[in-house]
Amino acid sequence: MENILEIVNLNKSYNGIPALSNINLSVKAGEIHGIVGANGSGKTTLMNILFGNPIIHETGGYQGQIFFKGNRVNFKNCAEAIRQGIGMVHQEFALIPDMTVGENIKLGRENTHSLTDRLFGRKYSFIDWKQDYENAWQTLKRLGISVAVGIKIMDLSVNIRQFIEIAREIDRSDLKLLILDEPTAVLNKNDGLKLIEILKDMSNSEIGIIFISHRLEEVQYVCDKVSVLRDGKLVSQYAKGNIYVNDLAQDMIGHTINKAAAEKREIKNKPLITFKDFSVEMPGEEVKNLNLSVYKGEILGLTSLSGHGKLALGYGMMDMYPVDGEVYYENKKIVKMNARTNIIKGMYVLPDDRQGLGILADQSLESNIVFTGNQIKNMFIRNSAFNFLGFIDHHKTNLHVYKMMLDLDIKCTSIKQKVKELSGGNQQKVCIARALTVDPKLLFVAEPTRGIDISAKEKILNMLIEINRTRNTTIIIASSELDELKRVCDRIAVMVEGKIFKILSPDSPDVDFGLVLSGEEEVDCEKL
Ligand SMILES: Nc1ncnc2c1ncn2[C@@H]1O[C@H](COP(=O)(O)OP(=O)(O)OP(=O)(O)O)[C@@H](O)[C@H]1O
Repeated sequence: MENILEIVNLNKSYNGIPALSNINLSVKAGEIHGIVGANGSGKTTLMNILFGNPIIHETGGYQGQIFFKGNRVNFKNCAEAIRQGIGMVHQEFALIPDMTVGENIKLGRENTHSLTDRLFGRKYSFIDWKQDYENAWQTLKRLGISVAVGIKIMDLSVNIRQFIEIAREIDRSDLKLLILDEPTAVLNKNDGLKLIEILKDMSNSEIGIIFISHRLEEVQYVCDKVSVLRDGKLVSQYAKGNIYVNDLAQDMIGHTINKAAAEKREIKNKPLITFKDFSVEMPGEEVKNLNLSVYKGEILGLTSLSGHGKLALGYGMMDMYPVDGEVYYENKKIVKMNARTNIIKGMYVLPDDRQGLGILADQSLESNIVFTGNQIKNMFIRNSAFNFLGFIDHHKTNLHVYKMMLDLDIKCTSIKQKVKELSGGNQQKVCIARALTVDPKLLFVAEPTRGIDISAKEKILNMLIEINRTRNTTIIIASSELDELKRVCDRIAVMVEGKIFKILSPDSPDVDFGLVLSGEEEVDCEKL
């Protein structure tokens, strides 16, 4: 097989700080090439260069050579890269929320009516929506996804949106190189496996695939070759048969990792929050008549297959979608869900869509971390006779932000750096730091380790255990990462079709979780 892509001596810096140093690698047609590295190691920068993302040229371009299909290229924008046959599925969604599934999949490649083609030319012709929707439906069928092509993207959950993004790229007939930046991060294990099988099928054709993932087991399973980046340098490469998770982890981080685990304990059945017949109308992820008590001081895991409601509970608590039913918090009924008043009462929800809901991209890391603490609790306002003027206590702010930076291993040039300049994983950590800053009584955190490298993952899990043990913070972790939930939770509630189906002990065998997740009744689980 010939090289479809060749990268020679590639260097890129932002404001004089190297993000990539002397990278040499190639991808063959039909190959799945994994790229792994810790948060901030340069993976997205490399992909942005290959895909002609304008941010690269706006920040001074790059040095080195890139050959695509044998020709030297230097894409100045994504349209050039797309025209040459490169497709990209981003870490952040690049779908248009207000457009339908079918419109998004066919965007820029619409079918047109032959009659109006002849009359007005293709450019001014009428779009053949029926054909577009039929094509889109066929592509989704190839992915094994059943979603109506006429539904708007904004009404879909993030995991389904991920498949739509992939469908949009797969729908192209001219695709030669497909770049996937953490395509499985928003998917649960089953959906992740489904996607990986699709990738395997695709790589049997003439398409080269670059696969970026923090899930090293997937990389080991699916990749023909893996390149490991550390601090912008290519530190090792492995070929199929010699790809092992431990080697990858060691090369990425430079040291071994201790897995977080909480000791098991008895929790008193004193509810902090109780949901009674609670429903959240979030399309594709509905909660329906859920009954659940979360006990004071516990860490409760909430898991389900995608689309069964685990993520929607948090959105309901934030009043992002219509809710119904009753909620009691500290023995008082909550008359109306409202994000601000809930924070004042001590509840904090960190949703899974952190890019969309959590980040103030143009603000500094410092402002982001203390934002909610200041807005709601005046936490970093100088304590003086003039505190109504809202003067920031910079000393207190700095101490806190530096502590968060160290605790969560946030990679940045300074606490004044704009959050949009941080890598995706480091942006996630900033959102987590903001939630921890508020010091809530009840923390609902959805997918806390999504998009985060293996070393930082353990730090975040350890931190959740620590705040639970030292501050008695009650925590609900909604996650598809069963292994992590089993390590840190006191109980794990499994949702099926929007309801709590069973609550299992974290020590229950995986096979029991498998049965319960798929809605099987036979498990002899503990009634906790
Ligand atoms: N627009 C930008 N301006 C300044 N620095 C940037 C910019 N984009 C990225 N960087 C820096 O370049 C380095 C590499 O970032 P990059 O996003 O490529 O990492 P990554 O490996 O994709 O991380 P992650 O796993 O978190 O997505 C980081 O230190 C980041 O802060």
